[in-house]
Amino acid sequence: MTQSTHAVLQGRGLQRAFGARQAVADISFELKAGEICAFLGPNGAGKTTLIKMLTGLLSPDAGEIHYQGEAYHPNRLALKKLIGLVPQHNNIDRELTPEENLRVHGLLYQMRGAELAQAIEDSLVFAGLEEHRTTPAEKLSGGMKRRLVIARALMHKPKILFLDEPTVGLDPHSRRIMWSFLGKINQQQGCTIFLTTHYLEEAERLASRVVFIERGRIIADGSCQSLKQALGAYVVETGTVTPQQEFFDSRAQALARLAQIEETAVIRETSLEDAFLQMTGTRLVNHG
Ligand SMILES: Nc1ncnc2c1ncn2[C@@H]1O[C@H](COP(=O)(O)OP(=O)(O)OP(=O)(O)O)[C@@H](O)[C@H]1O
Repeated sequence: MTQSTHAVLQGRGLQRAFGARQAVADISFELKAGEICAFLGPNGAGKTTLIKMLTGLLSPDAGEIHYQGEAYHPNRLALKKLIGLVPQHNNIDRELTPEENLRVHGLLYQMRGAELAQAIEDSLVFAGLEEHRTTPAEKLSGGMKRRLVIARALMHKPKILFLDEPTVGLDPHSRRIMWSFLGKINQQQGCTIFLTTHYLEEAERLASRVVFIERGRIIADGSCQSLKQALGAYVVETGTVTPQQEFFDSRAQALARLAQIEETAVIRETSLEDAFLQMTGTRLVNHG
């Protein structure tokens, strides 16, 4: 496989079925160093299956995965160290304290002595959990648990952080805090971020690149801006029960069209939801 400049990850022809259900049908893509890339798709689109294959938790039926040009194998520690994973559900040991959870992770990544002690300390500070270092994890708030899982994933200094639905279950305020936390990880630590979400706002606020995924296939890939502008920057919408949409490159064009319409109509800027709807014929279902 030829490696493009700065690609930290390449997936080619990835497929995975569960019985007759083709969860990932055929996915090829590259991730460049420093990107924050959001895979956006409805429930069942194949996002978790894809992330599990990329992080070695699930074998693909077909396809290749390369990290920095090398074929991925989950048993090779040097490659495993490139990756940090934040799964959909907080998989911390609830009976252990944050300090103990971090220690177990460090030991699994062969950290020892002063290096391990420092990494635990840095992770507790990073997650804002110094004062809760000896609190059993089950007593932490949802946001604290999420931060602990993220700090643990970053403890061995990975080059890419994978997050599967990072803010599911968090209230809107904690979700915003999480977005700025992730932005900081990307900016200050130079960590490339791959996340899955079905929150449009999450993709818009956080991601430099958005990939639409539906039925195990990529159907669009670009910046939020480019995905929206492919349709036109403005939309004129008529009808309330089944809204009809027309797209225009400029506000002036949209206003001119509005003037011709006799029924009730609204004009607004094109959203990422519009782009998804136009490309797939389905709406993304947001939970919360
Ligand atoms: N272990 C499994 N056994 C059987 N079917 C599975 C398994 N894992 C996933 N699937 C099926 O594969 C399809 C894709 O699931 P996946 O979890 O990858 O989607 P997703 O986009 O992450 O959805 P969600 O947003 O609901 O997590 C779904 O139809 C799902 O039911």
